Amino acid sequence: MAENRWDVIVIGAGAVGENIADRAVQGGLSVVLVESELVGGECSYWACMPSKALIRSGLALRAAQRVDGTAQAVTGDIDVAALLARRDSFTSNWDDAGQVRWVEKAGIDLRRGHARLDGAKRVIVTDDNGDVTTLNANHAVVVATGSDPKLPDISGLVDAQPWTPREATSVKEVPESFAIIGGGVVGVEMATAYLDLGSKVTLFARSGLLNGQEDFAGDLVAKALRARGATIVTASPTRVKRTAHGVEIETETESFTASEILIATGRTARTSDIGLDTVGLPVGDWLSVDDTMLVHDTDWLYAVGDVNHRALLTHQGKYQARAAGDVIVARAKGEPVDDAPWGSHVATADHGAVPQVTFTDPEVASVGIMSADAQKQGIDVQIVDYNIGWVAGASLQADNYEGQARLVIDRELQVIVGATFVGQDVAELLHSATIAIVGEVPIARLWHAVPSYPTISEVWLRLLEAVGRP
Ligand SMILES: Cc1cc2nc3c(=O)[nH]c(=O)nc-3n(C[C@H](O)[C@H](O)[C@H](O)COP(=O)(O)OP(=O)(O)OC[C@H]3O[C@@H](n4cnc5c(N)ncnc54)[C@H](O)[C@@H]3O)c2cc1C
Ligand SMILES: NC(=O)c1ccc[n+]([C@@H]2O[C@H](COP(=O)([O-])OP(=O)(O)OC[C@H]3O[C@@H](n4cnc5c(N)ncnc54)[C@H](O)[C@@H]3O)[C@@H](O)[C@H]2O)c1
Repeated sequence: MAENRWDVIVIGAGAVGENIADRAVQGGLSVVLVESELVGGECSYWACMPSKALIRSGLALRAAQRVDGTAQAVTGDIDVAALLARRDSFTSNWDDAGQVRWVEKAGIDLRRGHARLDGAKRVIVTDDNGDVTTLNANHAVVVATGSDPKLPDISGLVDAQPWTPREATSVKEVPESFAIIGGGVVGVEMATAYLDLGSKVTLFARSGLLNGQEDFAGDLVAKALRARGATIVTASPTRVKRTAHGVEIETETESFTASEILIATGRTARTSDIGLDTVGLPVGDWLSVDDTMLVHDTDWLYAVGDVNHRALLTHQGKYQARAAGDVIVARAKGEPVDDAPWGSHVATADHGAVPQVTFTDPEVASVGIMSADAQKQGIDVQIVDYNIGWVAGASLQADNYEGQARLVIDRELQVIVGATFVGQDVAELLHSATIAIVGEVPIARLWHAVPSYPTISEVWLRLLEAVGRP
């Protein structure tokens, strides 16, 4: 059995599992990483990378069309075949050989197969041939198994064989018409992409778009999607039926048809078949963890990334992975653990400083606490808005630039707790706000952070002017 013992076993080789394994190896521990599908996980093959590749061509085209001079030069439509080929290159044609090479080079052992816990610090792996191997961990087992799409309870939906984000991001034959259930991040990003691919898009968003963001974000994205021809229905389907021609979709008051239908109604924990019952934990739930990613009431089981439901984003999962990988090393070696807020072994930013870019047109870039949530949390906030279109740099970036920015400021502490930018090319602006929030930079000091002229970043100066100089 000696060869089946490692210091750490990581279940799931998505972006998160890969990063934990890497940190633990760099800290001098032996690590085995177990993967049942493709090394690289959802983000590489069916989520972030292919979805952003599907969206990028349209953003670039419209950016050119919004500048007099290039608008006259760029007169053709998107080349869908070339766009899909570019998307394929980002997924390496769904081949993980490159990522496997990285894992090997990083000194991580890799096992293919489906892993299940089998009591404390033990994991059994069943490979595609049905062969079973037992793995033992000296110090820790990490669950980094991610999440699955959540199917809403709609009559006929399962039988109608809806697409999940996997089919939508790996599309080869573009449907003539495309219905999407869910007005969250996946829904609006896929609506943006499928309009570019040439589909007629109908989006079912029962409570508007991008709930949880500032209201103006969903409003501006809805306005842009409608202007490009999308139909947005503020109701949920009550019945879906597959027919010879596609799908029929009914709400309480209307009927629609589409060639295909996508479910984009959130995620569920991928924990229903990983042996949680063998360690006394409920099956199928998100795994609840402390700030070092240790599962409550255990001293050896960690849960990192989507599966702990702290922030379902690749960058935030990788941030958790850096903290968890390092704390596993520290605990294994009996070294001090730095688990005070903002210490190197905790993911403090998960609580109030999570950045997210929604890659629509306009982009939505937000970080921290939104104004409605701040008020619910009892923080006395000042809310400051500015029209990004009035910034010189923005008007140079695109003719008739439309966009909006908001800062949420803690009046008592005089620091920013939330920021949202909506508009073309605002994604790269977001990190400035993340730094201001994480660094708790006082408003008075921010006046000394001078944005270059003429850039969109000058919106910072305009927002500070609206706050007033202390
Ligand atoms: C359409 C879409 C677009 C997205 N775009 C973005 C984006 O632009 N930016 C962003 O930050 N986030 C984005 N996300 C979210 C992002 O994809 C996830 O947050 C991220 O993939 C989570 O990483 P993870 O490693 O926790 O899980 P995963 O990437 O799901 O990896 C888990 C891995 O574990 C494996 N596994 C599961 N169970 C077992 C088992 N029992 N045994 C062995 N292996 C197992 C799986 O096969 C998988 O490879 C998007 C999500 C979707 C659906
Ligand atoms: N750019 C990015 O960072 C990015 C892109 C895509 C996905 N993601 C992540 O992936 C996760 C999943 O995204 P998602 O869009 O599936 O989930 P989500 O939680 O963002 O949105 C789901 C939406 O579906 C709606 N909904 C639920 N049931 C419904 C029903 N029966 N009828 C109509 N609407 C219904 C909800 O009200 C909600 O608005 C998110 O947490 C997101 O952070 C991130």
